[in-house]
Amino acid sequence: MGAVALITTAVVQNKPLPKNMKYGIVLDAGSSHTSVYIYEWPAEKENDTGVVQQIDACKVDGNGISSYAHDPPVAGLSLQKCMDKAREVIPEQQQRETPVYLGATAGMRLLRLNNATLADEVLSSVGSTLRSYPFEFQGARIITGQEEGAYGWITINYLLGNFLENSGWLGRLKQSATFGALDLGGASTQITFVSKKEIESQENSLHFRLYGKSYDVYTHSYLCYGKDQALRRQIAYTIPDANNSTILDPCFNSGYRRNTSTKDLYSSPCIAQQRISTAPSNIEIKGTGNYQLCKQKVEMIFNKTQCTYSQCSFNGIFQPNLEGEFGAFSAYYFVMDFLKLTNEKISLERVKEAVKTHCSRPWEEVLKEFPKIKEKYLSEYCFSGTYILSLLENGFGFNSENWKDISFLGKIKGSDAGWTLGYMLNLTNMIPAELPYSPPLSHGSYIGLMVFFSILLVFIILTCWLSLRKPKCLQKGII
Ligand SMILES: Nc1nc2c(ncn2[C@@H]2O[C@H](COP(=O)(O)OP(=O)(O)OP(=O)(O)O)[C@@H](O)[C@H]2O)c(=O)[nH]1
Repeated sequence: MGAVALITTAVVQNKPLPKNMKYGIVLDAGSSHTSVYIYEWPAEKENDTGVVQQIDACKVDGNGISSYAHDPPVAGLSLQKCMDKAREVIPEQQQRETPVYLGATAGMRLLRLNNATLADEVLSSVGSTLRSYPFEFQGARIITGQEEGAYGWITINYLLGNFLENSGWLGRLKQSATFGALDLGGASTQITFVSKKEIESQENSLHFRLYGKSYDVYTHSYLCYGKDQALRRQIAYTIPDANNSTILDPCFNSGYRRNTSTKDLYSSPCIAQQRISTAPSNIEIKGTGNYQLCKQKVEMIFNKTQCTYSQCSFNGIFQPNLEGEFGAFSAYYFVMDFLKLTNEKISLERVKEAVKTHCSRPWEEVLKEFPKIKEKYLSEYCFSGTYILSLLENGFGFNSENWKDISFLGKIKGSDAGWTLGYMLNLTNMIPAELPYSPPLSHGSYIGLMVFFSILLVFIILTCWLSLRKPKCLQKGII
């Protein structure tokens, strides 16, 4: 049984897996993008200790599949370029044996909240496209936030080799050394880590048995706290102050301008409580580039006032004390990498200074220095850096002391950090609950030892026989 099947909401696979799988494809249909990842199995599939590797990846042009809600058939068509690439990468004779999975994340969770029929139509459109390829299509579904957190945690610890390190007899005795997982998407964010403390809320508690060792894991997925939805909320807070449809926004560099339609802004369920009927239909955002003011606005989205447990992160969500090291990936990495802040030796104070400095730079200057970076990404690094700091510090409780425990991870041993690998490992039963039986000695060593001991035995018998005969000879000599 796949270990993550212990999650009550995990997929129950109804199709048997192909027998000679050597490759696997997972599509991550996120809120901002869809990406296709191609994985290759180690040569010996039965040898579960081998590491499955990402051999290729492709980003689908445009936005996530949920953005095709107005025209669901196009959602499937949008995948063609990357699926054609997968057909080129995977040898023809292996294609029929290659499973394809599509997991949709927070963008589709939001669409399902708004219009479940449209969400089904989008999934069925991607399903018919994926079925038209020679691979073994295993299904398209919206994964839960809990699964997204759990699979991200499994991916990074699998790639870092932590499960195997913990599985030996010494590893089983000591406290489990795993990395917690921090995943920042466009529409949701996940925090997942092993906790020694009791997990007071059932919905945040997961139990895994992997390679013979048990893990009690805390996880929570915050819908609407991905960086794109957080930015929308931050902008929506300012609309009541709009003057002649213009808002001054400290989270964009000074000199930056952007037009936004309020209909589009308000179309997200994340803004439900912030809608005002008197909002102008279009607004112009003018950046003022001020980190402190941006931080104040961003912090408005974290409600720290109510908590019915012994302790909470924000919005009344239970969170035990942070424990151990953490790997932060997806947008955490994109943003911190751009700001050159991924080095673990950089203190929290220096990170704040760097974000502050970036926010205060005029947009013209930023644009001139990075002409090749997509304007959407470039214009949002001030907001994103500020949001990441607020989420980690104000939201999850990181501080100057444990900041050094966070590693910002892009790829680990050539594979992207994210939920997709963990998802595939689970569905293909690549991580066993118990350690696969391996004889203490290989066949060759066993034969070698047997020969050695046989020779030793013959030698001992011969020596004894000779020493027993000796006195007689000597006796004869004396006589
Ligand atoms: N700077 C930068 N940002 C990126 C890049 N790719 C994606 N992003 C942004 O990073 C955020 C997270 O993107 P993804 O990792 O694709 O997350 P997602 O699949 O949209 O996330 P959810 O659906 O919320 O789970 C989004 O705001 C994207 O716009 C990139 O190459 N560079």
